[in-house]
Amino acid sequence: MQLPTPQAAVVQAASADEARSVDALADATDVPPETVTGAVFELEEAGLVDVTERIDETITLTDEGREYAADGLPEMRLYEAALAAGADDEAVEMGRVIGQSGLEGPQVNIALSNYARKGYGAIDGGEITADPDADPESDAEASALEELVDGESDGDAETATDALELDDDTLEHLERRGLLERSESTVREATLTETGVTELMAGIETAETVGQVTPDLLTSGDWRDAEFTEYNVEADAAPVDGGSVHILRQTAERVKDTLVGMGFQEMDGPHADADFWINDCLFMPQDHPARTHWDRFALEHPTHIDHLPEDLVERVERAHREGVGEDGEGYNSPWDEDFARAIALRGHTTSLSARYLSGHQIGDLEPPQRYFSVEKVYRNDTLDPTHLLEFFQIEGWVMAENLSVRDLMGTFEEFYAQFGITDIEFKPHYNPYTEPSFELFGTHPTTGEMVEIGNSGIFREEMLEPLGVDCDVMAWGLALERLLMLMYGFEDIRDIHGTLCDLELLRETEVTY
Ligand SMILES: N[C@@H](Cc1ccccc1)C(=O)O
Repeated sequence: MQLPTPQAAVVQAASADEARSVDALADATDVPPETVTGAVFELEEAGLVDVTERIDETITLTDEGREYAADGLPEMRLYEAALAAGADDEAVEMGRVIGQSGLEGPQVNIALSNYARKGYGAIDGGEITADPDADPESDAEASALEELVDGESDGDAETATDALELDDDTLEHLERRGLLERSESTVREATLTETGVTELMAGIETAETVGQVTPDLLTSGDWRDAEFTEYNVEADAAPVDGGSVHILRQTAERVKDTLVGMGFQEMDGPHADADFWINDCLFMPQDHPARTHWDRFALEHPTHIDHLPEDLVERVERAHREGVGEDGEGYNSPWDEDFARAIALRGHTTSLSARYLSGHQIGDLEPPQRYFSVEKVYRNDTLDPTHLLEFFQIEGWVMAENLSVRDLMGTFEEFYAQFGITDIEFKPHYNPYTEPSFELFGTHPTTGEMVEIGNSGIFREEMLEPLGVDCDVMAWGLALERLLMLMYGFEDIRDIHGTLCDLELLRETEVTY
């Protein structure tokens, strides 16, 4: 019998007494597993082998899981420290027990959140008690980790679930804690049929089949006599992760489209700018805490901007010193042009709004006008699940006669509704440049917590008059990353940015319009 090369190799490697898996056959024949799968199906069709399928679950420990298997689960370490401190006798101050446990950073929270759940004791009002009857020896999660590590030291980084006697509940807890990963795969096994054995005895010859049409085949005309390999669309193949646009970038584009659809035009301007545009034009006093080196990233080269419009500098200075209007009051604090000329990375894109409103960027603007930008801003914040050193701000403003807070709120409701967010809440706030001012909040879809998503208000006279604007301007700065959190439900901004990002989330999140 004649068979294509891979099929011939598989028949020869298969056995009539023992089912052999695709992987085993691939090892034995040196043919890639996906080709073996194809060959196995074709042989099944020809009646030479029987194929069985089963789903295998495998478990892999994560680095964190391996660490706890070695050092003990954080809650057990907390329990031991609590016992040592006498917490089985009377409640002990928690800080002391944590200090003695040697737990650090996120492990402290992990320990606290599992301690009571597992009955090691109670935590109340900053004090901890330990249940003297709790038995760390019988901690199912700890024994499961140990068993998994033992499985690994037998030489395999993965452990087939059925090789272990672990209950599903425990595995689920460990999975939820990110200490192990479970994955399923289909295992196909082939056994030679009687026909297979007969054909094998009679002798198998290999028939050359052509897997790919080449220019040579076409020009020579050999394609006419060639036997082509059949496609097998059911064969397992290695997953291919194609490149794709980052969900943050995709959402930025979507926000821009949405705002353009609402009649806005896009602003553009420098990332590193004079403090004059970032702060002074916004009636931010020069001694405002946000203007110290604690909060801003100053530029070393060049340190100062060359050109500021003289007449505008004069008007802004006057507003800072004396205020605006008859009852106006300024800050009565020093105002220094050199300080205003210093360059920093912008902490908000309201610097662009100042440039555009002043007429300096694209000339004087007559109402009505609507402008926006979706651009990076930079702040010297402490990194945490909702803060990074840089993020995208959705800046926007509307210039018109007689604007009110209703216009502002209505605009947000219209904007966020296009992203499926319909429960925006407003909280009174303070900005030196807006009056009234409002912070915006949305509800996180999985934790249910309120998340701050933006800041807004109506620009005050002290800002607008020096810029030469004599009608109303309502404005806002919204965080693109926070919008993303509400849309996709991730809880840590670092899942989508930077070295800790969650590749799976980035690959699999579908952005829909
Ligand atoms: N600049 C503000 C946002 C804002 C812009 C315009 C008006 C009001 C608020 C911020 O970064 O938080």
